Amino acid sequence: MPSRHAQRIAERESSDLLSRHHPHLDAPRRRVLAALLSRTAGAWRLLVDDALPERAARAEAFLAGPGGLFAVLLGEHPPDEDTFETIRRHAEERCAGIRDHRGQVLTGSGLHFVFIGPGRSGRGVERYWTLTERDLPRLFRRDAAHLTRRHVDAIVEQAATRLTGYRELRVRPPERAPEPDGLLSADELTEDEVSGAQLRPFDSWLTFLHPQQRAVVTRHYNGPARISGPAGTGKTVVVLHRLRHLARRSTGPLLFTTFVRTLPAVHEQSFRRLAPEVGDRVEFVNLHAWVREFLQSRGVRLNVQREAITTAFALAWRKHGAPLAAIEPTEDYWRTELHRVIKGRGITTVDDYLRAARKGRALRLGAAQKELVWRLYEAYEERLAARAAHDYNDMISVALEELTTRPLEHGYAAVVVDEVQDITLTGLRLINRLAGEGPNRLLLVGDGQQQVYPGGWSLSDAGIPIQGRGEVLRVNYRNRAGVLTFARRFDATTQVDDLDGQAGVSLLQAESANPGGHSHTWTGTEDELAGELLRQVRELPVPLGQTALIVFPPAQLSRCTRVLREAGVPMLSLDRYAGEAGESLKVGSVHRAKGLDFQAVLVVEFPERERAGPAAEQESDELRGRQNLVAATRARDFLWWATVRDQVPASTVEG
Ligand SMILES: Nc1ncnc2c1ncn2[C@@H]1O[C@H](COP(=O)(O)OP(=O)(O)OP(=O)(O)O)[C@@H](O)[C@H]1O
Repeated sequence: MPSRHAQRIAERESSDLLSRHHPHLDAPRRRVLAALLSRTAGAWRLLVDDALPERAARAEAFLAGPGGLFAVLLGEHPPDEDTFETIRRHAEERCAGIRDHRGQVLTGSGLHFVFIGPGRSGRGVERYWTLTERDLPRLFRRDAAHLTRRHVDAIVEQAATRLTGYRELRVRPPERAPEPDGLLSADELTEDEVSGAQLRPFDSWLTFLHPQQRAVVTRHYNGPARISGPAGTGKTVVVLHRLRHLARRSTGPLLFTTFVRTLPAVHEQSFRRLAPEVGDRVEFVNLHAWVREFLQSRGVRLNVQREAITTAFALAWRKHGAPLAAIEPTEDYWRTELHRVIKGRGITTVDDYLRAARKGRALRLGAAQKELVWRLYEAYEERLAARAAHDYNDMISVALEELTTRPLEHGYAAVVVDEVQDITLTGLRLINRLAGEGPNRLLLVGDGQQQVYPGGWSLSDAGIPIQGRGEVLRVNYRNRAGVLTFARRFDATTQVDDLDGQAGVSLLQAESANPGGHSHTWTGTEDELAGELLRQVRELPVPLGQTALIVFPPAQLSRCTRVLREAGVPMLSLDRYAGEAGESLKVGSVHRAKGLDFQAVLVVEFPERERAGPAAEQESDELRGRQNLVAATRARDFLWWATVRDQVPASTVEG
């Protein structure tokens, strides 16, 4: 183990080695290179430009280690934009395509650029990192470690043959002697991380992607493009890489948005890990939050209150609900018709409604029945207007109008939409308008199989032509085989929609990349659940902070959290989760868990008590199947699925 003394020896050796290889190198660059070189006594490796001290429009060195691959630029001043472009092209072309032991490829967007100079740390031309000598330890941060020694060796061996004119310099590992105070040195901690990463190879996506994923990261699209594919196939991972790829080649802001309120914060954190230098260039915000801010900036004030919306519907239902209840007794079925079909599709006249196709709704409605629905809709709108209130659909349609009349002064270089399957048609139109026309400006990402809200559309309904720009990912990286096999039982879909009315790929057809994993089921009464849930939490095979509890239906969540709170289990609501593992169990509904993943997931299903008519029943069964699929595919290694029934308990183990 390297002691401080051994560390100093490594530094001295590094300095001597540099003097031998580059005797005329100026002192500032020598100091930085020596500091980097001393890390090669640990888990890092360094390739140095043989031509030094000559300056060329290419990186002075390439540094590879648990924290990734860095092209290192040195000097008094950061490179100007043109020089950086040349350096970037050289480095990306040489390094892109390096393979790891699993056949994954290193992407240009997985390569970090860092300028180390005397100035202040921060961003350069927002395309590379700028660090001072003092800040060098930031390159070696433990929480950035995601590559194993095997990955690092693969990188260096291949980079050495591709980077002609560079030579590997390395110092001896320092002698191993225990630290007197028992503390671990920075290098030891890094080694520690390496073994951690070996146990959990999931984060290697920060540097290595599947060849198919990599192709999508860099592909040039002449118009709007779409990525679809079953759960866990790395759609979001590809999007994050693509954002970095596009940010390096553009100026101005980029936008990542989604319908899910909690997802942007989590993905923002991943993006900052992937691309610290352009972290600020990309706005991560959910669609309604973006709209709220946009309307405010235009001086448009809308009064959106959940309570007013609920009351307006209740009053409208009281007046016009009876004839509809005779067709389908479930009030919620008609609420969905209003919000997702009529308002969600931006329908404002009865004639348009009579013509509307109503994709995704089980019940066929004739003209006379649609007239009844329209009366309900009009009454709802009147009640809202009487209170000068608006609903969430109004926010979107007012923003669309505003944007149509007066487009953004400084538009986005690119707009990416994740979990697009749950956005309403009007939301989609708004996003299309926001992105504007042009190559690589709009990317839509989703999976029809994971739709957790009712209703539907196809991209052509929103006037978004995808022809030839649709990508389908097929390799599932998230769920270990034992979990994936379990999740596939919810894949009842005979045909998956690729979001544009064509056949897509289902979870059953996905390839599994990770063996192992376990899933367990449990069935019992509510009385028995408390003890069993606690037992599962106490005997989890992974840390509590890496675990989520998902409860169906969401209204029953408090039944589980009460038991856990009384037992002193620390919990964090998924509403407030922003991607930090922490020490607490994450708890929430499937709507809050979608798009996320956890090492272990516990699911508790309570019986549905609401009575529904046959149409609502059919739709809610389908919807529930999709929600179950989403819940099960949140688990990487371990899944426990509990079904609460008034039955004698039974326990099985699968996977
Ligand atoms: N090339 C890769 N190498 C290693 N791990 C990967 C790779 N691609 C994805 N992963 C892992 O799979 C997980 C799932 O990826 P991601 O969230 O992008 O999938 P998704 O298709 O968006 O999933 P979902 O639709 O279920 O939300 C990531 O967190 C990552 O751990």
